[in-house]
Amino acid sequence: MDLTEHIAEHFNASAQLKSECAFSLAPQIAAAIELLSQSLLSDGKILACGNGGSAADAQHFSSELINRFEMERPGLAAIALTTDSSALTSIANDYDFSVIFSKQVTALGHAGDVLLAISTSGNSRNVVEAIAAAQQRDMHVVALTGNSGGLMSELLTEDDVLICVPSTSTARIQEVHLLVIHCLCDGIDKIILGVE
Ligand SMILES: O=C(CO)[C@@H](O)[C@H](O)[C@H](O)[C@H](O)COP(=O)(O)O
Ligand SMILES: [Zn+2]
Repeated sequence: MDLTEHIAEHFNASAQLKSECAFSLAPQIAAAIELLSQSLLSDGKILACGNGGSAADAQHFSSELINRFEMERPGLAAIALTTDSSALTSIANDYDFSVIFSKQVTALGHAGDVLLAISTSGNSRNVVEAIAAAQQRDMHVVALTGNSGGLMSELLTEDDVLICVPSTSTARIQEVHLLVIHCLCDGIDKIILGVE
C-alpha cells in the first residue's frame, strides 16, 4: 500500500467536494447566516447538537460564537447541547438516548431561537427529535446534513434552512461541515459588526 498516494487521494477528494459546494451550497449558507444573525440581534440564542464528529462540530461552533471567531466582538449566545454529561446521562438513563437533545431544547429553547442540527446521515434519531422539539417551541432550524438530507430534511419547513452536502462519505461530509461552520461564523460576525 502506498500511503502517500492514499493521503493525496483524501486531500484531492476533500478539495474537489469543497469546490463543488462553494457554488451549490453558497445560497443556503447565506440564508443560514441571515437566519442566525437575525435571531442573535433579536436577543435569541443558538442551540447546537450532533453525535460523534458532529458533537465536536456543535461545540466548535458554539465556542466560536460565545468567545470569538476572527474579529473582536461581544460574545454571542450559543449553547452546545452535547456537553452537560449529567443532563445527557440522566436523560438517556431515565428516558432514552433518542431524547437527549430534544429534552434540552424543550427546557432551554424559546420562540425566535435557532437550532443548529448536525448529522451526516440526516437520520440520527436524537437529532431528528431535537428538530421536532424546536418546531414545537416555534424555533427555526438550520440543518447541516449529507446523504440527501435523510429524515431531517423531511421535517423542515420553508422557514428553516437545509445545508446538505452532496456526498455519502461521513468523513468528507464532516470536512465540508467544518468549512460551512466557519462561513457561518464569518458571516454572523460581518452582519453583527456591520462590516461590508
Ligand atoms: O466522526 C465520525 C466518523 O468520521 C463518527 O464519530 C460519527 O460522527 C458518528 O458515527 C456519528 O454517530 C454519526 O452520526 P450522524 O452523522 O449520522 O448523525
Ligand atoms: Zn474554528
